[in-house]
Amino acid sequence: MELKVDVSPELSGTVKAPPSKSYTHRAVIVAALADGISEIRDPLVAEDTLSSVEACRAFGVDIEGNEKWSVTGSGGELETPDDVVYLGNSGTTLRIMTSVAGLAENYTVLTGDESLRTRPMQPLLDALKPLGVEAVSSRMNGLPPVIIKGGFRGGETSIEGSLSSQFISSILIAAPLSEGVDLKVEGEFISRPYVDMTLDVMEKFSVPVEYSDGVFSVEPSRYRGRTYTVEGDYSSASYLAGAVAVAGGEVRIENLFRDSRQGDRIILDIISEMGADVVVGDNHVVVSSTGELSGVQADLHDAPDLLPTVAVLGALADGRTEIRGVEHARYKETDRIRTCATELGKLGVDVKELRDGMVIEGGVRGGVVSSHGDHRLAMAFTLIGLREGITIMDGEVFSVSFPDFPERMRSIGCRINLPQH
Ligand SMILES: O=C(O)C1=C[C@@H](OP(=O)(O)O)[C@@H](O)[C@H](O)C1
Ligand SMILES: C=C(OP(=O)(O)O)C(=O)O
Repeated sequence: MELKVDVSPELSGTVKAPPSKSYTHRAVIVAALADGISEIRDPLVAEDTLSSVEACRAFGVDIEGNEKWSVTGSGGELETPDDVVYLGNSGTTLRIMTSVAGLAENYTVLTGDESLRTRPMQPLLDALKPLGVEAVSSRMNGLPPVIIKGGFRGGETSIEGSLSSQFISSILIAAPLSEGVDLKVEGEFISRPYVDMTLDVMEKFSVPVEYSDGVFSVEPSRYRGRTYTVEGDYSSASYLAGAVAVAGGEVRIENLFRDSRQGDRIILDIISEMGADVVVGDNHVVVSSTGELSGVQADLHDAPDLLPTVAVLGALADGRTEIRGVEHARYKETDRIRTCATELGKLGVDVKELRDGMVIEGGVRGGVVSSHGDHRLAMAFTLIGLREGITIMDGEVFSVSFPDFPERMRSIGCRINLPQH
């Protein structure tokens, strides 16, 4: 299905940010490892998070409900899945469940869609070995499918921090159910806010994590089940806030918390620097704009998922936008530096690819682009449509992380087509 967006008038109204994908993953997986029953309130119900639900069920965990999830914790007693576990498009599920699989007996096979089977895994597989987990890439190329043999006893290990923070989150989440782990992060530590979110959820489920001199330390401990409410998603909100910045008007976005640990909350600083007005409340923001934006310099090393949004905003701004520090955006659903540059080029944008980012001269026309099957490209490129009109082929992939994206965009005045159910 294609997404079509026509030139839209100034936006207005109130819209709720969907629940955080990253927090939903963490809450349901930690609850699955906990003692007792947990209730996950306002979880994100999307393809990626349902991959985490199904993965936990594959290990014998009972999870019930739709709008809220009741999770009967395993206490770490996990069954060996009776089949290969398919994780769809979810890199977060793949990484975190690789260490969780080490807590089960026997062998687990994790796989996913064509995109997921390009996501690098070898640093995590190597880091698990000293902890007692034998894990291999089935094609011996460092990519999924991966095969994990239980035996996560714990100990000391180290991991390269420059490729993905999910490797760190993965080992930390499983660590309390072992004899304890000391995990040293080597080199540049990118996407660090996601590890902060991991520690946040672990602590909310009663497991403390110490950090000192680049080493995370987790003692043997038990997660305790609880009621947990998922906060709003700043990555998804970047499309809502960006739409106002581009089309002009004023919109109140609810369910965004001032004290959030999400790294993608910097989208508010970026659009403000570009010329929008942002007023931050305790649990909402109000974005207003004339629609006139100026180029900006953005270091996205801690917020890689903002690359498509900021790249598109740069194309719609006056002057130059320079995005740096985000080479790891090349290892997502697509090589987002390459795919964003390619599609912006199709719309006449002067864009220069860099190893770790891109330089964009403002100026863009409407036209037809491809999402490359990447949900964040599909959603980010709709912002061009608000000003110039656009057709996004394979646009339905927004359902990976934001199933009612068209409806929420339409509710504030975006002239976006609704999927034909
Ligand atoms: O841990 C998480 O929830 C995520 C971590 C980030 O990946 P990297 O740590 O690989 O940058 C981000 O791109 C992804 O959307 C979600
Ligand atoms: C890369 C992303 O998620 P994941 O790593 O879970 O596939 C994303 O949501 O942009």
